Amino acid sequence: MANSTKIRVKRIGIKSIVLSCFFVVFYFQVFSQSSKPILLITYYSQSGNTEQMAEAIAEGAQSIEGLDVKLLPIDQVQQDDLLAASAIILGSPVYNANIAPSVQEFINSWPFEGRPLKDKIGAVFSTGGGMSIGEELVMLNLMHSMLIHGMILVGGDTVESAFGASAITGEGPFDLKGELDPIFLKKGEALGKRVAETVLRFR
Ligand SMILES: Cc1cc2nc3c(=O)[nH]c(=O)nc-3n(C[C@H](O)[C@H](O)[C@H](O)COP(=O)(O)O)c2cc1C
Repeated sequence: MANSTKIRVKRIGIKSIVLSCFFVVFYFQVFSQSSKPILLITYYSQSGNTEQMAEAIAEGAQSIEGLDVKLLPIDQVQQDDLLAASAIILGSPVYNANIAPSVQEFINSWPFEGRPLKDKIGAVFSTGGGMSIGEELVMLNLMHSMLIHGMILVGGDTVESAFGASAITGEGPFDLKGELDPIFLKKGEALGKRVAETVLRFR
C-alpha cells in the first residue's frame, strides 16, 4: 500500500473515533437528561405549615443528583404529572384527626383503571396542631390510599419518622408563629433524600 493511502486510512479512523465520541457525549447530554426520573412532592396547605414541610422534603430530594424534583400544591397537579412521576410524596394537614377534605378529593381523582400508579414509590407527610391528635392517623390514611393504587411505600429514615415526616405546629414549644421547628424540617429533608435514593436504586 502506498504511504499516502495508509495516512488517509489512519485519518478516516481517527475522524470516526472522534465523531463517535462526540455522538456518545451528545446522546448522554441530551437524551439521558430528559429521561431523569421525576419525584413529585404535592400537598395541601391553608396556613403554610404543610407547605414548609413540603419545601424541606424538596430540599432533601434535590440534594441527590439524577432526578427532577417537582413541588406542586395539589390544585396544580395534572393527571400527566401523576403518571410521569416515579415517586409521589403527598402531604396533608390534620383536620379533625383526618386527611383534609381537599386532599381526599385529590386522591379520589387519581386514575384507577388499569392501575397506572402501580409500582410507583410513595411516601407521606403531615402537620397537625397538637401532639397525638391525628398526625399519625393522617399519614397512615394517606398510605392506605397509596396501597389501594399498588404503590410501594417508603417511610422516613429514623424510627421517629417511621411513617413519614410529620410536624406539630401549635402546642407547647412548637407553638411558634412562622417557621416550623428544625427538628421537624430535618425529618422532611431526610424523607425527601431517602425517597430520591430509593427511586434511583429501583431503576
Ligand atoms: C378545620 C381544622 C381542623 C383541625 N383539626 C386538627 C386536629 O384534629 N388535630 C390536629 O392536630 N390539628 C388540627 N388542626 C390544626 C392543623 O392541622 C395545623 O394547624 C396544620 O399545621 C395546618 O396546616 P397548614 O398550615 O398547612 O394549613 C385543624 C385545623 C383546622 C383548620
